[in-house]
Amino acid sequence: MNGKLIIFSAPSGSGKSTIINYLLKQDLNLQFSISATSRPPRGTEQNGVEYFFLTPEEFKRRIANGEFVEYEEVYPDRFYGTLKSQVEKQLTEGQNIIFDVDVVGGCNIKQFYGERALSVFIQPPSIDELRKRLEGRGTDSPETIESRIAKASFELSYAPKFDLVIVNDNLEAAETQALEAIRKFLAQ
Ligand SMILES: Nc1ncnc2c1ncn2[C@@H]1O[C@H](COP(=O)(O)OP(=O)(O)OP(=O)(O)O)[C@@H](O)[C@H]1O
Ligand SMILES: Nc1nc2c(ncn2[C@@H]2O[C@H](COP(=O)(O)O)[C@@H](O)[C@H]2O)c(=O)[nH]1
Repeated sequence: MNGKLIIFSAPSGSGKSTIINYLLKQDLNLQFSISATSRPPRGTEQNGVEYFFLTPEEFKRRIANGEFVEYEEVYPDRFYGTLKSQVEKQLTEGQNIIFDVDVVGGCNIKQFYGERALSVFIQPPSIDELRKRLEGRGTDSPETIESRIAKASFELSYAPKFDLVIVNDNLEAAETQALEAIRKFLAQ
C-alpha cells in the first residue's frame, strides 16, 4: 500500500465538501474516498460517484460480512461507512485518498492507519453561521437541518482529537491552510 490518507470531519454544513472539492483540483494526486450509505441520493448524486447507495438491508449484510473499515449510523436508519476493498484498491494504486466522514468515523480511520493518515477537523465560526449555511445550501428539509444542528455541539467536542483544526470563516483562507498542511504531510 503506497498512498496516504487525508481525513476531513466536521459538523454537517461546516464546509468540508466545498474545501475537499477545491483540494481535488490541486496537484496532490488525491482521490475522493467513495463511502457507502443507506440514505437516498440527493439532487444529481449518482451511484459510485458521490456514494455507493445501498439499501439498509444490503448495508447490514455487508456489516455482518466485515466489509467496512468503519461505519456509523450517523442519523436514525441512515448508515454511512468506508469499504475496506475500496480503500485498499486506491492505496495499492499509489493514490492519496481524501475522506469526508463524520467525527467518530474520522477518529476510527486515523486510529486504524496511524501515521499514514492526517486528520483534519473543519470548524464553523459559530452554530448560527452553521444554520445559515445549511439553510443557504437548500438541500435539506427544516427537520433534517434541526437534527444536524442538534448534533453539532457533540461533534465540536471532537476537535481536539484531530491532527489539525481549521476554522472555516473565510473560505479562501481555510482552503489555503488546508492545501499547505496537506502538501507538507504528503512530502514527509
Ligand atoms: N467559509 C464559508 N463562508 C460561507 N459559506 C460557506 C463557507 N464554506 C462553505 N460555505 C457554504 O456552506 C454550505 C455548506 O457547505 P458544504 O456543503 O461544503 O458543507 P459540509 O460540511 O460538506 O456538509 P455535509 O456534511 O452536510 O455534506 C454550502 O452552501 C457552501 O457553499
Ligand atoms: N463514519 C462515516 N461518516 C460518513 C461517511 N461518509 C459520509 N459520512 C458523513 O455523513 C454525514 C452526512 O453526509 P451527507 O452526504 O448525507 O450530507 C456527513 O457528516 C459525512 O461526513 C463514512 O464513510 N463514514
